[in-house]
Amino acid sequence: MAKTSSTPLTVDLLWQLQRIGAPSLSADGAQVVCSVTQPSMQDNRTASSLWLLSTLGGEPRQLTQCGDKDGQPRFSPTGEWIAFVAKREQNGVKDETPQLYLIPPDGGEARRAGVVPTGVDAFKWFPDGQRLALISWVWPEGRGMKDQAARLKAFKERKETAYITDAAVYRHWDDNLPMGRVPHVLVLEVATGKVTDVLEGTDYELQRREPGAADLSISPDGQRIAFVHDPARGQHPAPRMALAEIELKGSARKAVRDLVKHADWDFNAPSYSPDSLSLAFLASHQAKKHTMPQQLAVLDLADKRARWEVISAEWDREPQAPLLWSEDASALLFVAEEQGRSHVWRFDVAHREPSVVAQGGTIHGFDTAAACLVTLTDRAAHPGRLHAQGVDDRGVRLGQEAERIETFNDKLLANVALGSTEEHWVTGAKGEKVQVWLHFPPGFDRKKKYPLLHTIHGGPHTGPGDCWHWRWNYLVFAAQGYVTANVNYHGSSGFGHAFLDSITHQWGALELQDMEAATDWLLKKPWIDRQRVFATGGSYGGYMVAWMNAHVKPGRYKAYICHAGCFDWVGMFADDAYGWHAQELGAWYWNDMAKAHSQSPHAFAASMQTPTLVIHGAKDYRVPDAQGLAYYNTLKAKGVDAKLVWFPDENHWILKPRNSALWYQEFFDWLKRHDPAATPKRTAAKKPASKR
Ligand SMILES: CSCC[C@H](NC=O)C(=O)N[C@@H](CC(C)C)C(=O)N[C@@H](Cc1ccccc1)C(=O)O
Repeated sequence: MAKTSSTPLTVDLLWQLQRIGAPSLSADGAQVVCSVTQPSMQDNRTASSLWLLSTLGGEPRQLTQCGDKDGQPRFSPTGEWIAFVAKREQNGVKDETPQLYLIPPDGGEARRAGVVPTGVDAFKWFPDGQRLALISWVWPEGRGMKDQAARLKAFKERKETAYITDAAVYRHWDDNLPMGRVPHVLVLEVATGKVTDVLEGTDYELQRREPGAADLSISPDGQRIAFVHDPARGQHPAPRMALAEIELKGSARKAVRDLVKHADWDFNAPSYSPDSLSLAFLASHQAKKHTMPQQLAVLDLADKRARWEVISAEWDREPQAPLLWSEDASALLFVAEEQGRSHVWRFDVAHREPSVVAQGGTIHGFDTAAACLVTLTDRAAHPGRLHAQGVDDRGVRLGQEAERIETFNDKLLANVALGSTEEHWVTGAKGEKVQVWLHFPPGFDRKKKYPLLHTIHGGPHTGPGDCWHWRWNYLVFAAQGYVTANVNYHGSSGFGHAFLDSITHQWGALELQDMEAATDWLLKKPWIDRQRVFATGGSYGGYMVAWMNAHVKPGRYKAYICHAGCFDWVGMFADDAYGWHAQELGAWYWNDMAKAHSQSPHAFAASMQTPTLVIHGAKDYRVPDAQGLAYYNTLKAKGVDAKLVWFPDENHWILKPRNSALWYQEFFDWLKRHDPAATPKRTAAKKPASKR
């Protein structure tokens, strides 16, 4: 008899699932290490530990106990160690900042690799496995680690709390960047724990927005480190990055020099080829258009004139960092989006030809070594899973099927009745095809009627499709009985540059036509209840629902939910990405206020009548919470039914387990409250005394 799946996918269950981090392969390709995060609704926290998995069929082994956040594990090239970043306690000393730890893969205790007073953000192994290059935010005038430690102590003990800066880049996401400090490259020796700042005394600094491991590459001979640096040193709001190289003598700096720097271009993700002949990187021609995709580029290291060239100009897709070379240096491997999915691609350098090596769903991480490729892939139907497959030294996929190498969430999901997912296309703005992903409730019956729920993605330049979302889980929404639609409107990524760029300087217009085309198409389906249509969205998706509230005839959508939405493009100038607005909107607001207002929902507030739930986090520096509060206040002042859910301790995303559960609860309650089929007809919200 067939097994019956009866448990629905609930928020509670979603928060029991384990979240797998990016994999790192051992040099022999036999083992994978990754972090696994276990949330606890009870303790209202998440904890991560490291797991070792075999690509040859052995049992998984937990390597560290659930620390606070054991993350970014990487095998050393010699296989002796796994390095990771954590805040732990060792010999009675508790880390105040994240430090580098080393653990032998075959068991034993983790040990602190050395002391980096200002903490470790990210790192890379040197090929000899004897040193690590790491990123830390240091005082640029500091000299040596002792001095850095003293400065940190003095800073922590100061009685004043003001954040003072004269930089243009000083905030990112939910962080005030470390005051007075800049990101540098440091070298740590495994044998001695000695740490050297190899940019000390220079005015080079790494890029300031979350500098990470993909910003560094170490040459095969271990004598050079290429890195992404900001020539404007934090003084430009939309800087164009350059690449530079540190020449080393042992662990000390010999020299630093610019590698690729061009006023018109933005560069990142350097990667030395295994034969040391070239440096691959990503290049975006910003002077041509700020939306220009990152393209693959190669610098000929033997060429004294530092000649570089773009090699993927003919390919209308955008490679993402990191770039990994195939063993024979014939190709680059990377992830790129493709129409609502993302794959690992191989780009043949000589033939300039892309091909898919590992197919998504959505691939969130991969690694390759010794004829093995390991991927972390999710789909709408399941969270991240790890697979291993064979590749040859050119990075070409070998015939056999990719093999799953873990089963972390299988037991929990075994009896869950998941809904189903379908990819569709409708004719949207400009008569062009627009992708719509539909997620159906479990047991969906085409003879019945269902409410329609739009979940509008952010960006605008993202393009989610067949993916598992922890914060906006499509199948959790569908399990509540909604047909859930995710429209990859004009402006979305993964459909080519023209499509992504089509909304530039006219935000709102084409996206709305696409949303409406999708709604029109869905309303013709016999299984959609025309009276029960809702639209929700986060960030740019929140902007879209505010825009819809002003531009769509009231009554078509019964209610909106606006999470972290942009409401007013002038007020948005307080965000951490303000240098980007003029490029997208077409003008600085002080030069053309009408242009800014023509794309700003607040300028059309007079037309807003549809009930709206407004959600915002106070630590959101990407879309400051004043945006949500202004939208909520506007609706209240107009007498439009509105509710505010404001989190004092969350950022652009709601990440704490209990807050997330509350977020989903408020979300569903709001939809039910405005669902004609779920509640008796509500009387309209009372208007304020004066007509506004
Ligand atoms: C040069 S700053 C890049 C802005 C970024 N756009 C990506 O396409 C972004 O943060 N967009 C916001 C809205 C914007 C402030 C108007 C947004 O919609 N964020 C989305 C998408 C996203 C996802 C992951 C990382 C960054 C953005 C969101 O947070 O869900």
